[in-house]
Amino acid sequence: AMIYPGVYRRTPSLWFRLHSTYVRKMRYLFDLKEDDDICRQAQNSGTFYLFHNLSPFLQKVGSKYLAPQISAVEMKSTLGKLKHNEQMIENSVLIGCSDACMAYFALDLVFSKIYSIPGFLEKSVIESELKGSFTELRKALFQLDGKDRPLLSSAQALLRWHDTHQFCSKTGQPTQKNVAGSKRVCRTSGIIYYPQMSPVVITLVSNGSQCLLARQAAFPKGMYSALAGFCDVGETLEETVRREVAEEVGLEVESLWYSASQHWPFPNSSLMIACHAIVQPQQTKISMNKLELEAARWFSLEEIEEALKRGPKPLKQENQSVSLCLPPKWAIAHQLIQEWVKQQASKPA
Ligand SMILES: NC(=O)C1=CN([C@@H]2O[C@H](COP(=O)(O)OP(=O)(O)OC[C@H]3O[C@@H](n4cnc5c(N)ncnc54)[C@H](OP(=O)(O)O)[C@@H]3O)[C@@H](O)[C@H]2O)C=CC1
Ligand SMILES: [Mg+2]
Repeated sequence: AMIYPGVYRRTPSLWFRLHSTYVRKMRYLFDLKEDDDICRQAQNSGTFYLFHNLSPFLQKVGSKYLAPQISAVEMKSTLGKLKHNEQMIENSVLIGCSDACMAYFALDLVFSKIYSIPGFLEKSVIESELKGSFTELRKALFQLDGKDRPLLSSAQALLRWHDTHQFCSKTGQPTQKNVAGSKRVCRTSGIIYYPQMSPVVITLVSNGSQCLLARQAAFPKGMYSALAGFCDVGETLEETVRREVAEEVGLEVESLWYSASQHWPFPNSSLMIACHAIVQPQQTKISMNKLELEAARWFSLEEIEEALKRGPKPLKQENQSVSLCLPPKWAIAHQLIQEWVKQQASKPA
C-alpha cells in the first residue's frame, strides 16, 4: 500500500534507511494531502471508518467496543450491498495512517447521499447488515479506549466541516474538496478554504490550597469543570485566560502557565489550550457571572481526591443533592485537575 515519493520510487530501501517510522508517516500524510493522484490510489488500498450523520460505527467484541477499520475492497462490496455507488468512496476524508503507511479514511454515509442509488438503506437496516451500531460520539468516547478516541473525534470534526462548507462565502458557488479533504476550493474566486477550529483556553484557577471549578446549566448533574472560553480576535492566550477568569468569576489572575492542549470536537472543532492560574490569596471572593455559569466554588484537595476516586458517575446523597463529579479522563480538564492534585501533594507541608 506504501507509495514512495519521487526519487524513492525506484529505491524504496533508501526511503526506509533514511527516515524513522514517525518521519515516514508524516511525509506520507503530507504527500496524500498535496497530491490527489497518490491519495486516490490510497483510497483503493487504505481502510475506512464509517459514520452516519456524524455518529461513528462501533462493534461490540466481547465486553469491549471498537471502531472497525473496513478495507477498501470490503468497503466497495459493502457500499454495493447498502445500495450506494462505489464512487461514494471519493467523498471520504483522510484522517491518518498506520506505522506501515496504510492510509485511514472516514466516510459519512448520510453526507455522501448524492452517491446513493434510489432505495438506499435506512440506518437500522445498515446496522443489522454490518452487525454494529452508529453511536453518538459523546457516548462512543465512553465506550471506546485508547487511540480510537482522538482519531474519531478529529474525523467527526473534519466530516462536519466539509458538510457545512460546501459553498464559497464570497461567490455562493459550490466548493470542491481535494481528495484527502484537507481543503476546499472555489473554482470561481480561487479562494481556498481550510478546515477551521476555534482556539479555546481552559484554566484551572488555584488560590494555593483550593481550586476553582464551575458548572454550566447544560452539564450533567453534579459535574464541575475548569473555566473555559473562546479566544477573541487579537487576543494572546494570556489575555484570554485573564479575561475569562475576570468575566466568569470576577477574579484577577496573578500568574499563569501553559500545561497542554487537545483537539475537542464539541460542539464544533476547538483547540483546547489548558493552563494553570494562580489568584492572589487575599483576593479569592467569587463573583459569578450568572449568564454563563450555574455555580462556581472553591474545592479542597480532599474533595477533589474523593471525586477522582469515585469516577465519572455522580452519587445520590442523603439530602437529595448529588456528589461532585469531574470531566472524563480523556478531557483535558481532567488532566489539569490531576496535575493540580500532584502539585498539592508535592508541596512542603
Ligand atoms: N475538553 C475539555 O476538557 C473541555 C472542553 N470545553 C469546551 O470549551 C468550549 C468553550 O467553553 P465555554 O465555557 O462554553 O465558552 P465561553 O465561556 O467562551 O462561552 C460560550 C459562548 O461563547 C460564544 N461562542 C460560541 N462559539 C464561539 C466561537 N467559535 N468563537 C467565539 N465565541 C463563541 C457563544 O456565545 P453566543 O451563544 O452568545 O453566541 C457561547 O455561548 C466548549 O465548546 C466546551 O465544549 C469546556 C470544558 C472542558
Ligand atoms: Mg465559559
